[in-house]
Amino acid sequence: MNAIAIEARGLSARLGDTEILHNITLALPRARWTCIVGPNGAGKSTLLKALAGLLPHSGGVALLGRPLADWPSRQRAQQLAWLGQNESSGDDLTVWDVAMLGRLPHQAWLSPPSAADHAAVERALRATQAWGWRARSLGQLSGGERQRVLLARALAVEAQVLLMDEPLANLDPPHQADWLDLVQALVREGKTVVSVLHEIAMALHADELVVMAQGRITHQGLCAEPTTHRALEAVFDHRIEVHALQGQWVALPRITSLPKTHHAD
Ligand SMILES: Nc1ncnc2c1ncn2[C@@H]1O[C@H](COP(=O)(O)OP(=O)(O)OP(=O)(O)O)[C@@H](O)[C@H]1O
Repeated sequence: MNAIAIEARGLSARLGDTEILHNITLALPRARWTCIVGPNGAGKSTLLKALAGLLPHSGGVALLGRPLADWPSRQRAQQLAWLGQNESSGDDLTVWDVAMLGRLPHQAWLSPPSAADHAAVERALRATQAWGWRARSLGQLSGGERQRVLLARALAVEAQVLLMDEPLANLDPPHQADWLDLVQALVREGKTVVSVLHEIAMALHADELVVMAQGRITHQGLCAEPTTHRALEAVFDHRIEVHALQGQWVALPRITSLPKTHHAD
């Protein structure tokens, strides 16, 4: 089995007249969670879209050892699930129907959903605790509730590789922790997760970090490695510091003039 889920070689991509990604080469390991981090405008979302084949690019991208362009589109959609940033999805659709959209790559043209499709949608809605809303329309949900339904849609695909752009947007801390548990369970099942995250402390729970700045990768490494922590601090202009706390890594903002009353001691 190929140990690499997604590989990019000499990947460049433009938005309008501007080249945003410059000659990126990287290999994302299979059955691992990799997090892409970096400052605003670094090109993280653009990279994720290019890896998903959603953006024209030069250079090569391979999914599970096979060039993206060589995949029949339906098979590719079965293997690669996508959760985008600020996605619009029909507000009039019910939560159930939105999650069922994730099953489209598995359904024959115009044929009704199978028992397997129903089971996958139920599993996904239960996993994101959205099952109780299945009869409500998407437009009636709050931002965080909506995000959990869109996550369920991505999970319902039951793909080998999941790409998620800011999946924690609008989620409260308990649901962020649930998302973490969910991703770790997916990885234990052998699935590959690649996410763009702004929440650095959450990102440090991943297996590997890809650190980006100005359309390039400045570092790729294990989350537990000191070199990864230093790369992270550097890319954010040393305005954060990574520390170990109770068996986790945390990223604290570096504030030079902390008022005395705010000191924990
Ligand atoms: N249509 C466009 N034409 C030209 N440049 C664009 C276009 N859309 C986005 N950009 C620029 O591309 C760069 C990369 O954007 P991208 O969304 O990939 O960054 P990001 O790292 O995901 O940022 P953020 O953390 O703010 O979400 C940014 O500098 C952005 O201004």
